Amino acid sequence: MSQATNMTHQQMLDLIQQLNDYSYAYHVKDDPLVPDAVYDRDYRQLQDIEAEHPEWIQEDSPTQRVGEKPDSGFANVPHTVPMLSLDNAFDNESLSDFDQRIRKLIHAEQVTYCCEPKLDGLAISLRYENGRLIRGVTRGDGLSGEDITSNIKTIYSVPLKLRTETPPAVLEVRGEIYMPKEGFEKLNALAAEQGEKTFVNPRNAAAGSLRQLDPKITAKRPLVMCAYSIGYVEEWEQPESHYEGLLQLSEWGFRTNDLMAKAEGAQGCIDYYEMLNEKRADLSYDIDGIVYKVDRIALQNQLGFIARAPRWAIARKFPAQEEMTRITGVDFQVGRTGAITPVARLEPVFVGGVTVSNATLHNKDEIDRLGVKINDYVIVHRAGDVIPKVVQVVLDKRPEDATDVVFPEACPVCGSDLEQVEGEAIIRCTGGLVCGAQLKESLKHFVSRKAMDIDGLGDKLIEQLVDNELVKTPVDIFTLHEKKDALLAMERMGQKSVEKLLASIETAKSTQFNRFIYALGIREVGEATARALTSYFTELDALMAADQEALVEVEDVGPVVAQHVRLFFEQELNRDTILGLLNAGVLWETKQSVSADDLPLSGKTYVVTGSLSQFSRDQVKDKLQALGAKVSGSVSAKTDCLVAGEKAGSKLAKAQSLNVPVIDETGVIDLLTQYGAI
Ligand SMILES: NC(=O)c1ccc[n+]([C@@H]2O[C@H](COP(=O)([O-])OP(=O)(O)OC[C@H]3O[C@@H](n4cnc5c(N)ncnc54)[C@H](O)[C@@H]3O)[C@@H](O)[C@H]2O)c1
Ligand SMILES: [Zn+2]
Repeated sequence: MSQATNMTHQQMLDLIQQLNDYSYAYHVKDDPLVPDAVYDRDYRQLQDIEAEHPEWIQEDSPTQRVGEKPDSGFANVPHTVPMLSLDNAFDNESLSDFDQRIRKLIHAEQVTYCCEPKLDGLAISLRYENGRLIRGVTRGDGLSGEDITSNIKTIYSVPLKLRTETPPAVLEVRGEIYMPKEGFEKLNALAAEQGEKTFVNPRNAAAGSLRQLDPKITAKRPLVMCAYSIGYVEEWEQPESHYEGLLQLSEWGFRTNDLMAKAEGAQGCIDYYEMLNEKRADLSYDIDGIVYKVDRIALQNQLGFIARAPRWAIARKFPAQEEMTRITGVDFQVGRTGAITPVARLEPVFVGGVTVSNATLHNKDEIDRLGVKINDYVIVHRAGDVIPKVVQVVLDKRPEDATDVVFPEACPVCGSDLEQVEGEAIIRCTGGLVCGAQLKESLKHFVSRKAMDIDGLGDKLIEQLVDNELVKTPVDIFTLHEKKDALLAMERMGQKSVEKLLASIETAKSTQFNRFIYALGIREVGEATARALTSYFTELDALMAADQEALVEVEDVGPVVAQHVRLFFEQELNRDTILGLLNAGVLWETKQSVSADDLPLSGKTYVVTGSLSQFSRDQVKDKLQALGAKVSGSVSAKTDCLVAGEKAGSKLAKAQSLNVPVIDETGVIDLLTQYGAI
């Protein structure tokens, strides 16, 4: 592995210092400074220079030991058999080298290996005497570790007693304690919610949880223990192969990994790697590689150990899912619904198998929580096909020219004001009607059946019109008749379909006030709220001028919806567009402003369900409302009457159970006729 490193002695000493600092933060503080990939690279560099200059090897070099001595409040316990580290292979070539080395040493043509996923947690040794768990110890520095028995006992997959009548006198089981991905996400979500520090990855979360001085906290953490070898046994005949040893552990009640398998030679190992690499993203737990072990115990004993690792095993690492890089800037993207997402621009970095140059920062709260600044070094995480995200700032490496991330005050696409609802993390553009980023979505809504109801103007056509720049705002729809040639030039648009489209646009100009308000796509203003607003403010001017106080007077309009409405009408561009629509000929009949209390159905709440044959449900709702009724979407004890058409389902059942009067289509037509609404 060695290559010319051109490193001076002093540079090597600095590298050792650096690695020891990383190692201390990782092993003792459970709070790594840099991603493993960075540590591993520096570590290999040190190995290279030590190979070049064996006379320079220091006693405190990380290559000379396993981990760090713990510094916490747990008692220190020596291991009966040292808990070693593993040599690493980062490609097929070094794996083949490993296999060749083994074959040469034991003079064999082919070797059988036991392949196991390398679980990304932390190593533990469990001691059983006469079948009972008496102690659980962390790996520590390999020679001794921390006694964390009371914490271990809170983990359900750790047997407190072996499932056998004839246990070995003494058994030391080695395994990994890890946190499955789902539990990790939940734990982090909770921590973020409470404004606490989150864990960078499941490994850290597991380490932090396990070394809690209060076992009650450990008990609340979703930890799993998986056994991967027999470390030491007394008065028991060892099985002949490692694989059989795992089966024995499983029989005694330990969890073992169900993906472990035997493989023949280097090729078998490589095939297993390909198989597991495919599965990696879908596993419910993190793995950072594969451990290959010579399967026959007799051969293991013959091969023995070197420095800090067994000669008969090797860890083949997967490409790192976490890497360190620098943030060069932050872009603010506007989504289809107006949500503003900060995206970090990165110095390109190879992570999770691809080169990444952007990573999401989610929202403003996340920026604050991470405390990230431009020019900072950050840890980027990418697993499977998931969008890369920034998970941590490497504060230790913060440069002097780091500058704060400034969230924009206006939408970067359309310039409208931004809005953040209290209690929500998302910040949104309020220019729904005019914002280029939201244009396609808002147009689709604008023309939909319950809004402006423009027949023949489907989603596909909207996309085409926007892509061809024929429509840039909703107003442009009503001037399409001036662009007939351009329409005809579009794909799948013949003379006939263009004529038809223009006709239905013309028809749609005559609309209703509530449909118009609904069509504007104001946040959280659905059909029912649009109706409520327009029957309260019967004039557009009045609605546009209404302040918060006036708006909350409207039935079912709370402070949040009122804020959305007010902010929407405050935007100059939105106001211009509304004016443009009116100038283009959009109109509706203004209803006589009568005091709502004077109408025949005032104070009554109706629900309409099922299918009607003579009128659409919307038409019936309109007419009921015109008579002063409130139309609600769901049946409750407060409902005065349910209009049930054919095939009415759960609403009918509910009305019957609550003794709410029910009328059918004929009944509602009679009612509407009686009050002159038909
Ligand atoms: N980010 C940092 O700053 C930093 C600092 C120090 C160390 N590290 C990381 O720590 C690791 C170094 O630790 P190491 O030297 O113990 O090597 P290792 O973690 O790569 O391999 C040994 C460990 O593998 C685990 N393991 C999982 N499944 C296993 C199985 N089936 N059989 C046997 N062991 C299994 C055990 O916990 C064992 O102790 C590296 O991944 C390194 O990147 C990171
Ligand atoms: Zn915008």
